[in-house]
Amino acid sequence: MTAAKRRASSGATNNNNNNNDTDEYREQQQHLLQHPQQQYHSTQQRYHFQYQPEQQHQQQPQQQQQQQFSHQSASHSAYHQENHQSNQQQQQHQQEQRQQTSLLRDCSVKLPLDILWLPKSAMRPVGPDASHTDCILVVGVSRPKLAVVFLTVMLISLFLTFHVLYDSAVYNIQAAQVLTERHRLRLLSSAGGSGGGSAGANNINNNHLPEFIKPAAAAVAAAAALAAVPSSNQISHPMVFPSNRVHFPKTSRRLPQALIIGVRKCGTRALLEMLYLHPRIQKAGGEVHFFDRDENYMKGLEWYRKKMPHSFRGQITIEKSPSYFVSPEVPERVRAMNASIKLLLIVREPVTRAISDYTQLRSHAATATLPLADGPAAAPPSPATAKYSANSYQRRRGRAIDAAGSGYGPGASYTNQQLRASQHMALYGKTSKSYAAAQVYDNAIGGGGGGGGDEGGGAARIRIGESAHTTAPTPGSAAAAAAAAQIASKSFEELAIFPNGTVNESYRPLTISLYHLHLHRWLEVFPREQLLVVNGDRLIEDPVSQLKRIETFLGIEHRVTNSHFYFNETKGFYCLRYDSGDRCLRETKGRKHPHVDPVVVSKLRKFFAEHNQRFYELVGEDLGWPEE
Ligand SMILES: Nc1ncnc2c1ncn2[C@@H]1O[C@H](COP(=O)(O)OS(=O)(=O)O)[C@@H](OP(=O)(O)O)[C@H]1O
Repeated sequence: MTAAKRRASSGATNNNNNNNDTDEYREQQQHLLQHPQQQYHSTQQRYHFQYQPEQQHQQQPQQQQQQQFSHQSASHSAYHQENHQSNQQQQQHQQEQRQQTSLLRDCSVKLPLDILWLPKSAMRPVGPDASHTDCILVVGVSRPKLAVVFLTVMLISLFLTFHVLYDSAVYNIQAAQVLTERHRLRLLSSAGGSGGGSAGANNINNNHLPEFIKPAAAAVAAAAALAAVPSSNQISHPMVFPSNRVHFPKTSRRLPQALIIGVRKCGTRALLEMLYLHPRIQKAGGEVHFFDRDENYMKGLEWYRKKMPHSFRGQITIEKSPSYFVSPEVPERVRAMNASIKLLLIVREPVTRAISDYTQLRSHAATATLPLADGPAAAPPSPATAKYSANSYQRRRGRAIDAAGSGYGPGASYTNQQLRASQHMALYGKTSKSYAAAQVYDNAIGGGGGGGGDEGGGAARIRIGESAHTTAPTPGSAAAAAAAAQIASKSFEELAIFPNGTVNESYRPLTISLYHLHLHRWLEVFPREQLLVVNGDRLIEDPVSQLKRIETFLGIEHRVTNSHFYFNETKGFYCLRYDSGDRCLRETKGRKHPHVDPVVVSKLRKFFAEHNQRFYELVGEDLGWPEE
C-alpha cells in the first residue's frame, strides 16, 4: 500500500473512530450531568486517547490540550463549551482530510499516468495548501535490490542470445566450408581414379593428390568426426547446448601419437588405410623414414612434423615405416621424441612373409635393370650428413655384431658388413662406388634396415611413383643393377637354402622374419603395454576383429565395422568402402607369390618354430603359426 493510500485509509478509520467516540462522548456527557461530582480523570484520559493520533493535534502541543482540559474542569458549563469547540475542531479536521484525499485523487486521475506504468500515487500534490493542479511526480525505486537482480538477468539473457546467434552463424559457415572441401575432394578423386575399386586399380590413399588438398582431406575426415562422434570431440550444436562454448578445433600438423613400426610385407599399408576409415585417425601419406634414415633424422623433428597431415585436435596421427622395426637405432630415437607413443606391430606367419618379401624384391630387382636405374649418380651427401651417418654406422655395426651372436649368423654379418662397408667407404670417398649405388644395391637385396619396400625403397619408389613424402629416389650404378638382376634370376629356394640343405640365416627376408630378435630391442626401450601386436594373417581374413582391438588400444570408439569392407573376388582381398566409392589396395599389395617347394617351406617352418616360441614368450600370446 502506498503512503497516500495508507494516509487516506487512516483518515477514513479516524473518521469512524471519531464518530464512535462522539457517540460515546455524548453518553459520558449525560453521565456527568447526572453525576457531576465524578472526577474528570477518565474523561481526560479518554480525550487524550481520542485526539492523540489525529494529525491536527499532532501539531498542537500536548500541554495546550491539558490546559484546555483543566479549563474544562473549572466548571461544568465551561466543560460543555469546550466540548462543543472540540466537536467543531473534529469536524474541521475531517473536512481537511476529505480535501486532501480529493486532491490526491485529482492528481492521479487528471494525468494519464497509466501509460507510464507508474502507480497513481506517484502523482502527489505539491503541498497541503496547493490547488489540485499543482501536482508533482514522485519517482524512485521502491525495491533497489530486486531491480538490480532483474536488470542483471535481463543483461545475461541478452548476452546469451547474441552469443548463441554468433556461434550458430560461425558453425554454419564452417560446416559449409567443410562440405565444399569434401565435394571438391570427391570431384578430384573421381577425376583421378581409374576404374573403381572392383578392378583393384584404384589406390586407396590420396597420395596422388597435390599437397594443398591434404588439409582439406583432413577437414573432410574431421567433418565426418564432427558428425559421427560429437561426444568424443566435445562438439555439439550451439543451439542445443548454448552454455557450452563451441570449439572449432583448428587443424595443424602434429607429430605422430602412434606408429606402425612394421613388419614389412605383413600388411602395414592395409592396416593404415583401414585405420584411416576411423574419423579419429589421420595418416601420413607415405613412409617418412624419419627414424631409420640418418639423412632424414638429422633434419630434426620440425622437418618430421611438416611431413605429417593436418589433423584436428583429438585426432590421432599415425605414420608407418615398416623398416623401423628392424633398424637398431630407431627405438631410442622414437622414445626421445615421445616416450608415451603407441606402437603397432603387425606380424604374419614368418615363412609366408619371407616369400612375400622375396616376391617384392624380385619384382624390384627386375625393375632395377631397366634403363631408369642407370641414370646419373646422385650427388654425394653433404659433409654433415656423411659425418652423422658414419657415426650411426659405427653404432649399427656394433649392434650387428650383437645380432650375429644372437641368431644372425656369420653369413648375415658378412652380407650386412659388406653392404655397410661399401656405404661407409662411399661416405668417405674412398671408393669408386657412389653412396647412391650402395643404397640401390641395399634396397635391391632387401638390406638397408629393411628398406626396399613397395613404398620405401629407392628403386621401388622410382617405379611406383610414391608420394612426395618419401626420400628422393637414387638411381643406381650398372654394378648395382647387375647385382639386382642376378638376384632376380635366383629362386626363393636357392636364396633361402644352401646347396648343403641348411637354412641361409643370412638371407635378409629370413632375418627380418626373426621377430623376437628385433622386438627385443623395442622392449628394452618401451614397456610392453605400449605395443600392440596385430595378427596380419587375421587382418586379411577378418579385418574388423583386428581393428576393434586396435581401436581399444588407441582409446578410440569402435567405429570401423563390416559395412566398411567388401570382399573383392578378383583381388582376393577385402577392399575398403568409402562414402566416395569402393577402393582396393594397389596391385603391389596382394601379389601372386611364386610357387615354393613344399619341402623348403617345411624346412623353413621347422627352423622358425623355435624363434616363434621366443616371440610368443615376448608378446605373451601364441599366434599358432605352423611348425612344419
Ligand atoms: N586388404 C588387403 N589388400 C591387399 N593386401 C593386403 C590386404 N590386407 C593385407 N594385405 C597384405 O599386405 C601385404 C603387403 O604388406 P605391406 O603393406 O606391409 O608391404 S610393405 O612392406 O609396405 O611393402 C600383402 O602381401 P602380399 O600378398 O605378399 O603382396 C598382402 O598380403
